[in-house]
Amino acid sequence: MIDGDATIFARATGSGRAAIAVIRISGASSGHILKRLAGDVPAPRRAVVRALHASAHGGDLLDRALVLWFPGPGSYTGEDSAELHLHAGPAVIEAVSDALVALGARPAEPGEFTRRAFSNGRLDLLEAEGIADLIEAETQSQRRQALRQADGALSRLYHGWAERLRYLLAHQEALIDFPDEDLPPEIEAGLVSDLGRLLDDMLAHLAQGEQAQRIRSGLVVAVVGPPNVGKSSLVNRLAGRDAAMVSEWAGTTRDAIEVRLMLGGVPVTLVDTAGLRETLDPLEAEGVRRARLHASHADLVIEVAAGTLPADAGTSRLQVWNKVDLAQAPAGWIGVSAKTGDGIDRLEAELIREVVRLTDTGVAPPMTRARHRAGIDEAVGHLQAAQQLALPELRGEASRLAMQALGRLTGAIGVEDLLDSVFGQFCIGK
Ligand SMILES: Nc1nc2c(ncn2[C@@H]2O[C@H](COP(=O)(O)OP(=O)(O)OP(=O)(O)O)[C@@H](O)[C@H]2O)c(=O)[nH]1
Ligand SMILES: [K+]
Ligand SMILES: [Mg+2]
Repeated sequence: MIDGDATIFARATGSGRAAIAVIRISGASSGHILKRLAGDVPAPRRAVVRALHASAHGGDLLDRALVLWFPGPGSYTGEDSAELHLHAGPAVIEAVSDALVALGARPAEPGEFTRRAFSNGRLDLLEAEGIADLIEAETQSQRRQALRQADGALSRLYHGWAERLRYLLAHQEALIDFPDEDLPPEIEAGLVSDLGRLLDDMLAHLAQGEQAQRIRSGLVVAVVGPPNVGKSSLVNRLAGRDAAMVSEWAGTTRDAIEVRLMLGGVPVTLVDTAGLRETLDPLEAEGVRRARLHASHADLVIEVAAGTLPADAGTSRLQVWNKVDLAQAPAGWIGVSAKTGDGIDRLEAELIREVVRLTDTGVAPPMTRARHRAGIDEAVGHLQAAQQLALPELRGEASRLAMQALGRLTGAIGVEDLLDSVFGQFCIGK
Protein backbone atom coordinates (compact mmCIF):
# COMPACT_ATOMS: atom_id res chain seq x y z
CA MET A 1 0.00 0.00 0.00
CA ILE A 2 1.20 3.52 -0.74
CA ASP A 3 2.29 6.31 1.56
CA GLY A 4 1.40 4.82 4.94
CA ASP A 5 2.08 8.09 6.82
CA ALA A 6 -0.43 10.17 4.88
CA THR A 7 -3.59 11.48 6.43
CA ILE A 8 -6.39 9.64 4.68
CA PHE A 9 -10.10 10.21 4.26
CA ALA A 10 -13.05 8.30 2.84
CA ARG A 11 -16.79 8.28 2.85
CA ALA A 12 -17.78 5.72 5.49
CA THR A 13 -21.45 5.57 4.55
CA GLY A 14 -23.03 4.08 1.40
CA SER A 15 -23.32 5.89 -1.90
CA GLY A 16 -27.10 5.73 -2.45
CA ARG A 17 -29.48 8.63 -1.73
CA ALA A 18 -29.35 9.41 1.97
CA ALA A 19 -29.78 12.29 4.41
CA ILE A 20 -26.31 12.10 5.89
CA ALA A 21 -22.90 11.03 4.65
CA VAL A 22 -20.06 10.40 7.06
CA ILE A 23 -16.51 11.17 5.98
CA ARG A 24 -13.75 9.73 8.16
CA ILE A 25 -10.32 11.25 8.41
CA SER A 26 -7.31 9.55 9.98
CA GLY A 27 -3.64 10.44 10.30
CA ALA A 28 -1.22 12.84 11.92
CA SER A 29 -2.61 16.00 10.30
CA SER A 30 -6.25 15.25 11.15
CA GLY A 31 -6.24 17.90 13.91
CA HIS A 32 -4.65 20.51 11.68
CA ILE A 33 -7.09 19.76 8.85
CA LEU A 34 -10.08 19.91 11.19
CA LYS A 35 -8.94 23.27 12.55
CA ARG A 36 -8.59 24.72 9.04
CA LEU A 37 -11.92 23.30 7.90
CA ALA A 38 -14.13 23.77 10.98
CA GLY A 39 -12.37 26.64 12.76
CA ASP A 40 -11.32 24.63 15.82
CA VAL A 41 -10.69 21.14 17.16
CA PRO A 42 -13.66 20.21 19.35
CA ALA A 43 -13.46 18.33 22.65
CA PRO A 44 -12.70 14.61 22.12
CA ARG A 45 -15.63 12.35 21.18
CA ARG A 46 -18.21 15.19 21.44
CA ALA A 47 -20.50 15.86 18.51
CA VAL A 48 -20.59 19.57 17.68
CA VAL A 49 -22.09 21.52 14.80
CA ARG A 50 -19.60 23.52 12.75
CA ALA A 51 -19.64 25.53 9.55
CA LEU A 52 -17.09 23.98 7.20
CA HIS A 53 -15.17 26.43 5.01
CA ALA A 54 -12.80 25.80 2.12
CA SER A 55 -9.37 27.32 2.57
CA ALA A 56 -9.39 28.17 -1.16
CA HIS A 57 -12.16 29.93 -3.11
CA GLY A 58 -12.26 32.82 -0.65
CA GLY A 59 -13.35 30.59 2.24
CA ASP A 60 -16.47 29.29 0.52
CA LEU A 61 -19.03 27.81 3.01
CA LEU A 62 -19.15 24.07 2.15
CA ASP A 63 -21.72 22.70 4.59
CA ARG A 64 -22.91 22.95 8.16
CA ALA A 65 -21.99 19.60 9.66
CA LEU A 66 -21.71 17.52 12.78
CA VAL A 67 -18.02 17.16 13.62
CA LEU A 68 -16.33 14.64 15.90
CA TRP A 69 -12.71 14.54 17.04
CA PHE A 70 -11.08 11.24 18.09
CA PRO A 71 -7.51 11.82 19.28
CA GLY A 72 -5.11 8.83 19.04
CA PRO A 73 -4.22 6.37 20.41
CA GLY A 74 -7.76 5.66 21.66
CA SER A 75 -9.39 5.98 18.22
CA TYR A 76 -10.45 3.15 15.86
CA THR A 77 -7.23 3.41 13.86
CA GLY A 78 -5.07 4.37 16.84
CA GLU A 79 -4.22 7.66 15.03
CA ASP A 80 -5.70 11.12 15.41
CA SER A 81 -9.02 10.87 13.58
CA ALA A 82 -12.15 12.85 12.85
CA GLU A 83 -15.62 12.37 11.43
CA LEU A 84 -17.65 14.83 9.40
CA HIS A 85 -21.38 14.11 9.24
CA LEU A 86 -22.37 15.97 6.09
CA HIS A 87 -25.59 16.49 4.22
CA ALA A 88 -25.33 13.63 1.73
CA GLY A 89 -25.68 15.61 -1.51
CA PRO A 90 -23.07 14.61 -4.09
CA ALA A 91 -21.97 18.25 -4.52
CA VAL A 92 -21.42 18.64 -0.77
CA ILE A 93 -19.33 15.47 -0.63
CA GLU A 94 -17.33 16.51 -3.67
CA ALA A 95 -16.63 20.00 -2.30
CA VAL A 96 -15.56 18.68 1.11
CA SER A 97 -13.39 15.98 -0.51
CA ASP A 98 -11.69 18.64 -2.65
CA ALA A 99 -11.10 20.77 0.44
CA LEU A 100 -9.55 17.78 2.26
CA VAL A 101 -7.20 17.09 -0.66
CA ALA A 102 -6.27 20.79 -0.75
CA LEU A 103 -5.38 20.49 2.94
CA GLY A 104 -3.02 17.57 2.22
CA ALA A 105 -5.17 14.48 2.84
CA ARG A 106 -5.60 11.74 0.26
CA PRO A 107 -8.48 9.29 -0.42
CA ALA A 108 -8.10 6.02 1.48
CA GLU A 109 -7.59 2.62 -0.13
CA PRO A 110 -10.09 -0.19 0.60
CA GLY A 111 -9.61 -1.42 4.17
CA GLU A 112 -6.92 1.17 4.93
CA PHE A 113 -8.52 2.40 8.17
CA THR A 114 -8.70 -1.13 9.55
CA ARG A 115 -5.20 -1.91 8.27
CA ARG A 116 -3.91 1.06 10.26
CA ALA A 117 -5.82 -0.16 13.30
CA PHE A 118 -4.01 -3.49 12.87
CA SER A 119 -0.59 -1.83 12.44
CA ASN A 120 -1.20 0.20 15.58
CA GLY A 121 -2.16 -2.89 17.59
CA ARG A 122 -5.82 -1.84 17.99
CA LEU A 123 -6.97 -5.24 16.71
CA ASP A 124 -5.38 -8.43 15.43
CA LEU A 125 -5.84 -10.05 12.07
CA LEU A 126 -8.68 -12.32 13.21
CA GLU A 127 -10.60 -9.41 14.69
CA ALA A 128 -10.08 -7.42 11.48
CA GLU A 129 -11.51 -10.32 9.48
CA GLY A 130 -14.47 -10.38 11.89
CA ILE A 131 -15.13 -6.72 11.08
CA ALA A 132 -14.98 -7.44 7.34
CA ASP A 133 -17.52 -10.24 7.88
CA LEU A 134 -19.74 -7.99 9.98
CA ILE A 135 -19.93 -5.47 7.15
CA GLU A 136 -20.83 -8.27 4.73
CA ALA A 137 -23.26 -10.07 7.09
CA GLU A 138 -26.71 -10.51 5.54
CA THR A 139 -28.26 -12.93 8.00
CA GLN A 140 -28.57 -12.91 11.79
CA SER A 141 -26.43 -16.03 12.16
CA GLN A 142 -23.70 -14.43 10.04
CA ARG A 143 -23.94 -11.28 12.15
CA ARG A 144 -23.58 -13.20 15.41
CA GLN A 145 -20.63 -15.20 14.11
CA ALA A 146 -18.85 -12.11 12.79
CA LEU A 147 -19.42 -10.14 15.97
CA ARG A 148 -17.93 -12.92 18.07
CA GLN A 149 -14.82 -12.95 15.91
CA ALA A 150 -14.56 -9.15 15.87
CA ASP A 151 -14.77 -9.22 19.68
CA GLY A 152 -11.75 -11.49 19.79
CA ALA A 153 -13.32 -14.88 20.58
CA LEU A 154 -11.23 -16.65 17.93
CA SER A 155 -8.11 -14.69 18.89
CA ARG A 156 -8.49 -15.79 22.51
CA LEU A 157 -8.90 -19.42 21.47
CA TYR A 158 -5.74 -19.45 19.31
CA HIS A 159 -3.85 -17.39 21.85
CA GLY A 160 -4.81 -19.94 24.51
CA TRP A 161 -3.40 -22.74 22.34
CA ALA A 162 -0.19 -20.81 21.80
CA GLU A 163 0.11 -20.36 25.58
CA ARG A 164 -0.34 -24.08 26.18
CA LEU A 165 2.34 -24.76 23.60
CA ARG A 166 4.66 -22.24 25.20
CA TYR A 167 4.24 -24.07 28.50
CA LEU A 168 4.96 -27.42 26.84
CA LEU A 169 8.02 -25.98 25.13
CA ALA A 170 9.39 -24.58 28.37
CA HIS A 171 9.11 -28.00 30.00
CA GLN A 172 10.60 -29.76 27.00
CA GLU A 173 13.52 -27.36 27.21
CA ALA A 174 13.95 -28.29 30.85
CA LEU A 175 14.27 -31.92 29.78
CA ILE A 176 16.95 -30.92 27.28
CA ASP A 177 18.85 -28.77 29.76
CA PHE A 178 18.93 -31.31 32.55
CA PRO A 179 19.15 -34.65 30.78
CA ASP A 180 21.18 -36.22 33.54
CA GLU A 181 19.08 -35.00 36.42
CA ASP A 182 16.68 -37.50 37.79
CA LEU A 183 13.52 -36.02 36.38
CA PRO A 184 10.61 -38.23 37.29
CA PRO A 185 9.32 -40.12 34.21
CA GLU A 186 5.82 -38.78 34.95
CA ILE A 187 6.96 -35.39 33.74
CA GLU A 188 7.73 -36.64 30.27
CA ALA A 189 4.53 -38.70 30.22
CA GLY A 190 2.58 -35.63 31.35
CA LEU A 191 4.00 -33.56 28.49
CA VAL A 192 3.05 -36.20 25.98
CA SER A 193 -0.54 -36.34 27.22
CA ASP A 194 -0.81 -32.50 27.33
CA LEU A 195 0.32 -32.45 23.73
CA GLY A 196 -2.31 -35.07 22.88
CA ARG A 197 -5.06 -33.01 24.51
CA LEU A 198 -4.04 -29.88 22.64
CA LEU A 199 -4.08 -31.81 19.38
CA ASP A 200 -7.57 -33.15 20.15
CA ASP A 201 -8.84 -29.61 20.73
CA MET A 202 -7.36 -28.45 17.44
CA LEU A 203 -8.82 -31.37 15.51
CA ALA A 204 -12.27 -30.77 17.04
CA HIS A 205 -12.01 -27.13 15.99
CA LEU A 206 -11.11 -28.16 12.43
CA ALA A 207 -14.17 -30.40 12.27
CA GLN A 208 -16.40 -27.58 13.53
CA GLY A 209 -15.07 -25.20 10.89
CA GLU A 210 -17.24 -26.75 8.23
CA GLN A 211 -20.34 -25.64 10.12
CA ALA A 212 -19.10 -22.07 10.33
CA GLN A 213 -18.27 -22.07 6.63
CA ARG A 214 -21.89 -23.08 5.95
CA ILE A 215 -23.15 -20.14 8.01
CA ARG A 216 -20.97 -17.81 5.95
CA SER A 217 -21.84 -19.20 2.54
CA GLY A 218 -25.24 -20.82 3.10
CA LEU A 219 -26.40 -24.40 2.73
CA VAL A 220 -27.32 -26.30 -0.40
CA VAL A 221 -30.33 -28.63 -0.15
CA ALA A 222 -31.03 -30.83 -3.18
CA VAL A 223 -34.52 -32.21 -3.81
CA VAL A 224 -34.27 -35.53 -5.64
CA GLY A 225 -36.46 -38.52 -6.48
CA PRO A 226 -38.20 -40.36 -9.33
CA PRO A 227 -40.08 -38.40 -12.00
CA ASN A 228 -43.52 -36.98 -11.26
CA VAL A 229 -43.51 -37.52 -7.48
CA GLY A 230 -44.04 -33.76 -7.01
CA LYS A 231 -40.50 -32.47 -6.37
CA SER A 232 -41.14 -29.20 -8.18
CA SER A 233 -44.53 -28.81 -6.50
CA LEU A 234 -42.82 -29.28 -3.13
CA VAL A 235 -40.08 -26.76 -3.91
CA ASN A 236 -42.74 -24.25 -4.92
CA ARG A 237 -44.58 -24.88 -1.64
CA LEU A 238 -41.44 -24.35 0.43
CA ALA A 239 -40.45 -21.27 -1.57
CA GLY A 240 -43.95 -19.84 -1.35
CA ARG A 241 -43.97 -19.07 -5.08
CA ASP A 242 -44.14 -20.70 -8.52
CA ALA A 243 -40.39 -21.02 -9.04
CA ALA A 244 -40.39 -24.32 -10.93
CA MET A 245 -42.64 -25.67 -13.69
CA VAL A 246 -45.09 -28.38 -12.67
CA SER A 247 -46.95 -30.70 -15.03
CA GLU A 248 -48.46 -34.15 -15.14
CA TRP A 249 -45.73 -35.20 -17.64
CA ALA A 250 -42.86 -37.16 -16.18
CA GLY A 251 -39.59 -35.47 -17.10
CA THR A 252 -40.80 -31.87 -16.78
CA THR A 253 -37.78 -30.56 -14.87
CA ARG A 254 -34.51 -30.73 -16.80
CA ASP A 255 -32.12 -28.03 -15.65
CA ALA A 256 -31.69 -27.70 -11.91
CA ILE A 257 -33.71 -24.80 -10.51
CA GLU A 258 -32.31 -22.93 -7.53
CA VAL A 259 -34.49 -21.16 -4.99
CA ARG A 260 -33.03 -19.09 -2.15
CA LEU A 261 -34.77 -19.04 1.21
CA MET A 262 -33.98 -18.54 4.89
CA LEU A 263 -34.35 -21.48 7.26
CA GLY A 264 -33.51 -21.16 10.93
CA GLY A 265 -31.65 -17.91 10.21
CA VAL A 266 -29.39 -19.61 7.65
CA PRO A 267 -29.46 -18.88 3.92
CA VAL A 268 -30.44 -22.02 2.05
CA THR A 269 -30.37 -22.75 -1.66
CA LEU A 270 -33.04 -25.30 -2.48
CA VAL A 271 -32.24 -27.12 -5.74
CA ASP A 272 -35.08 -28.74 -7.68
CA THR A 273 -33.74 -31.46 -9.98
CA ALA A 274 -34.83 -33.71 -12.83
CA GLY A 275 -36.62 -36.94 -11.89
CA LEU A 276 -34.18 -39.84 -11.69
CA ARG A 277 -34.80 -42.53 -14.30
CA GLU A 278 -33.23 -44.32 -17.26
CA THR A 279 -34.09 -42.41 -20.40
CA LEU A 280 -33.14 -42.29 -24.07
CA ASP A 281 -33.92 -38.58 -24.36
CA PRO A 282 -30.46 -36.97 -24.37
CA LEU A 283 -31.69 -33.74 -22.72
CA GLU A 284 -33.47 -35.57 -19.96
CA ALA A 285 -30.42 -37.84 -19.49
CA GLU A 286 -28.27 -34.75 -19.03
CA GLY A 287 -30.81 -33.49 -16.48
CA VAL A 288 -30.57 -36.78 -14.58
CA ARG A 289 -26.76 -36.58 -14.63
CA ARG A 290 -26.94 -33.05 -13.19
CA ALA A 291 -29.48 -34.13 -10.58
CA ARG A 292 -27.06 -36.81 -9.30
CA LEU A 293 -24.22 -34.27 -9.32
CA HIS A 294 -26.26 -31.79 -7.26
CA ALA A 295 -27.22 -34.52 -4.83
CA SER A 296 -23.58 -35.51 -4.33
CA HIS A 297 -22.47 -31.90 -3.70
CA ALA A 298 -25.39 -30.88 -1.49
CA ASP A 299 -25.13 -30.38 2.27
CA LEU A 300 -28.48 -32.09 2.60
CA VAL A 301 -30.65 -34.18 0.30
CA ILE A 302 -34.44 -34.33 0.45
CA GLU A 303 -35.53 -37.62 -1.04
CA VAL A 304 -39.05 -37.45 -2.42
CA ALA A 305 -41.29 -40.37 -3.27
CA ALA A 306 -45.02 -40.85 -3.89
CA GLY A 307 -47.26 -43.87 -4.45
CA THR A 308 -44.48 -46.48 -4.49
CA LEU A 309 -41.20 -46.81 -2.60
CA PRO A 310 -38.27 -46.23 -4.95
CA ALA A 311 -35.96 -49.23 -5.23
CA ASP A 312 -32.86 -47.28 -4.24
CA ALA A 313 -34.40 -45.25 -1.38
CA GLY A 314 -33.06 -45.17 2.14
CA THR A 315 -29.92 -43.03 2.45
CA SER A 316 -31.10 -39.47 3.05
CA ARG A 317 -31.91 -38.10 6.51
CA LEU A 318 -35.00 -36.43 5.08
CA GLN A 319 -37.34 -38.77 3.28
CA VAL A 320 -40.54 -37.15 2.14
CA TRP A 321 -43.61 -39.00 0.97
CA ASN A 322 -45.68 -36.66 -1.20
CA LYS A 323 -49.31 -36.94 -2.27
CA VAL A 324 -50.67 -38.19 1.09
CA ASP A 325 -54.02 -37.04 -0.23
CA LEU A 326 -53.80 -40.14 -2.49
CA ALA A 327 -51.79 -42.68 -0.46
CA GLN A 328 -50.56 -42.89 3.15
CA ALA A 329 -46.89 -42.42 3.98
CA PRO A 330 -44.90 -45.54 4.93
CA ALA A 331 -43.23 -45.63 8.35
CA GLY A 332 -40.18 -43.35 8.66
CA TRP A 333 -41.24 -41.02 5.85
CA ILE A 334 -42.52 -37.51 6.40
CA GLY A 335 -45.95 -37.45 4.81
CA VAL A 336 -46.93 -34.29 2.92
CA SER A 337 -49.19 -33.11 0.18
CA ALA A 338 -47.78 -30.35 -1.98
CA LYS A 339 -51.28 -30.08 -3.40
CA THR A 340 -53.26 -29.51 -0.17
CA GLY A 341 -50.41 -28.21 2.03
CA ASP A 342 -50.84 -31.09 4.44
CA GLY A 343 -47.67 -31.86 6.46
CA ILE A 344 -45.67 -28.94 5.02
CA ASP A 345 -45.29 -27.33 8.47
CA ARG A 346 -43.80 -30.52 9.86
CA LEU A 347 -41.43 -30.81 6.87
CA GLU A 348 -40.32 -27.21 7.42
CA ALA A 349 -39.69 -27.90 11.10
CA GLU A 350 -37.63 -31.02 10.25
CA LEU A 351 -35.69 -29.06 7.64
CA ILE A 352 -34.88 -26.31 10.14
CA ARG A 353 -33.74 -28.95 12.61
CA GLU A 354 -31.33 -30.37 10.03
CA VAL A 355 -30.08 -26.91 9.06
CA VAL A 356 -29.42 -26.06 12.70
CA ARG A 357 -27.64 -29.40 13.18
CA LEU A 358 -25.45 -28.76 10.14
CA THR A 359 -24.56 -25.23 11.20
CA ASP A 360 -24.36 -25.63 14.97
CA THR A 361 -20.91 -24.49 16.02
CA GLY A 362 -21.39 -25.21 19.71
CA VAL A 363 -20.03 -22.90 22.36
CA ALA A 364 -16.48 -22.54 21.04
CA PRO A 365 -15.94 -19.86 18.40
CA PRO A 366 -15.65 -21.42 14.95
CA MET A 367 -13.00 -20.72 12.33
CA THR A 368 -14.41 -18.89 9.37
CA ARG A 369 -11.78 -18.82 6.64
CA ALA A 370 -9.62 -21.13 4.54
CA ARG A 371 -6.65 -19.19 5.93
CA HIS A 372 -7.53 -20.37 9.45
CA ARG A 373 -7.91 -23.96 8.34
CA ALA A 374 -4.53 -23.86 6.57
CA GLY A 375 -2.81 -22.42 9.66
CA ILE A 376 -4.32 -24.94 12.04
CA ASP A 377 -3.68 -27.81 9.62
CA GLU A 378 -0.04 -26.76 9.61
CA ALA A 379 0.14 -26.55 13.41
CA VAL A 380 -1.55 -29.93 13.73
CA GLY A 381 0.93 -31.44 11.27
CA HIS A 382 3.88 -30.20 13.33
CA LEU A 383 2.37 -31.42 16.58
CA GLN A 384 1.56 -34.83 15.14
CA ALA A 385 5.19 -35.01 14.02
CA ALA A 386 6.25 -33.98 17.54
CA GLN A 387 4.24 -36.88 18.97
CA GLN A 388 6.25 -39.32 16.86
CA LEU A 389 9.61 -37.93 17.94
CA ALA A 390 11.42 -39.42 20.88
CA LEU A 391 14.05 -36.80 21.55
CA PRO A 392 12.96 -33.68 23.43
CA GLU A 393 15.18 -31.56 21.14
CA LEU A 394 13.33 -32.61 18.01
CA ARG A 395 9.95 -32.38 19.69
CA GLY A 396 10.82 -28.86 20.80
CA GLU A 397 11.57 -27.82 17.24
CA ALA A 398 8.27 -29.22 15.94
CA SER A 399 6.34 -27.44 18.71
CA ARG A 400 8.10 -24.18 17.86
CA LEU A 401 7.01 -24.50 14.22
CA ALA A 402 3.45 -25.18 15.38
CA MET A 403 3.53 -22.05 17.53
CA GLN A 404 4.68 -19.98 14.56
CA ALA A 405 1.77 -21.29 12.50
CA LEU A 406 -0.61 -20.18 15.27
CA GLY A 407 1.11 -16.79 15.52
CA ARG A 408 0.47 -16.14 11.85
CA LEU A 409 -3.27 -16.61 12.42
CA THR A 410 -3.54 -13.62 14.73
CA GLY A 411 -0.92 -11.69 12.76
CA ALA A 412 1.54 -11.77 15.65
CA ILE A 413 4.34 -12.89 13.32
CA GLY A 414 5.40 -13.01 9.68
CA VAL A 415 2.25 -11.88 7.92
CA GLU A 416 3.42 -8.98 5.70
CA ASP A 417 2.63 -11.03 2.59
CA LEU A 418 -0.87 -11.76 3.89
CA LEU A 419 -2.01 -8.25 4.66
CA ASP A 420 -2.88 -7.14 1.14
CA SER A 421 -5.21 -10.09 0.68
CA VAL A 422 -6.86 -9.70 4.09
CA PHE A 423 -7.45 -5.95 3.91
CA GLY A 424 -8.21 -5.95 0.19
CA GLN A 425 -11.54 -7.61 1.04
CA PHE A 426 -12.75 -4.48 2.79
CA CYS A 427 -14.75 -1.72 1.23
CA ILE A 428 -13.35 1.79 1.00
CA GLY A 429 -13.99 3.73 4.18
CA LYS A 430 -13.46 0.82 6.54
N1 LIG B 1 -52.73 -35.44 -5.82
C1 LIG B 1 -51.59 -34.81 -5.73
N2 LIG B 1 -50.93 -34.45 -6.84
C2 LIG B 1 -49.75 -33.81 -6.73
C3 LIG B 1 -49.20 -33.49 -5.47
N3 LIG B 1 -48.03 -32.84 -5.68
C4 LIG B 1 -47.85 -32.78 -7.00
N4 LIG B 1 -48.88 -33.34 -7.65
C5 LIG B 1 -49.04 -33.49 -9.09
O1 LIG B 1 -48.09 -34.41 -9.57
C6 LIG B 1 -47.67 -34.06 -10.90
C7 LIG B 1 -46.16 -33.94 -10.94
O2 LIG B 1 -45.73 -32.84 -10.15
P1 LIG B 1 -44.31 -32.18 -10.35
O3 LIG B 1 -44.15 -31.22 -9.25
O4 LIG B 1 -44.15 -31.69 -11.72
O5 LIG B 1 -43.40 -33.45 -10.12
P2 LIG B 1 -41.83 -33.59 -10.30
O6 LIG B 1 -41.37 -34.62 -9.35
O7 LIG B 1 -41.17 -32.25 -10.22
O8 LIG B 1 -41.75 -34.15 -11.78
P3 LIG B 1 -40.48 -34.13 -12.79
O9 LIG B 1 -39.87 -32.78 -12.78
O10 LIG B 1 -41.11 -34.46 -14.09
O11 LIG B 1 -39.58 -35.21 -12.31
C8 LIG B 1 -48.38 -32.76 -11.22
O12 LIG B 1 -49.51 -33.06 -11.99
C9 LIG B 1 -48.79 -32.23 -9.86
O13 LIG B 1 -49.94 -31.40 -9.93
C10 LIG B 1 -49.94 -33.86 -4.29
O14 LIG B 1 -49.54 -33.64 -3.17
N5 LIG B 1 -51.10 -34.52 -4.50
K1 LIG C 1 -43.78 -33.62 -13.75
MG1 LIG D 1 -40.04 -31.27 -11.54
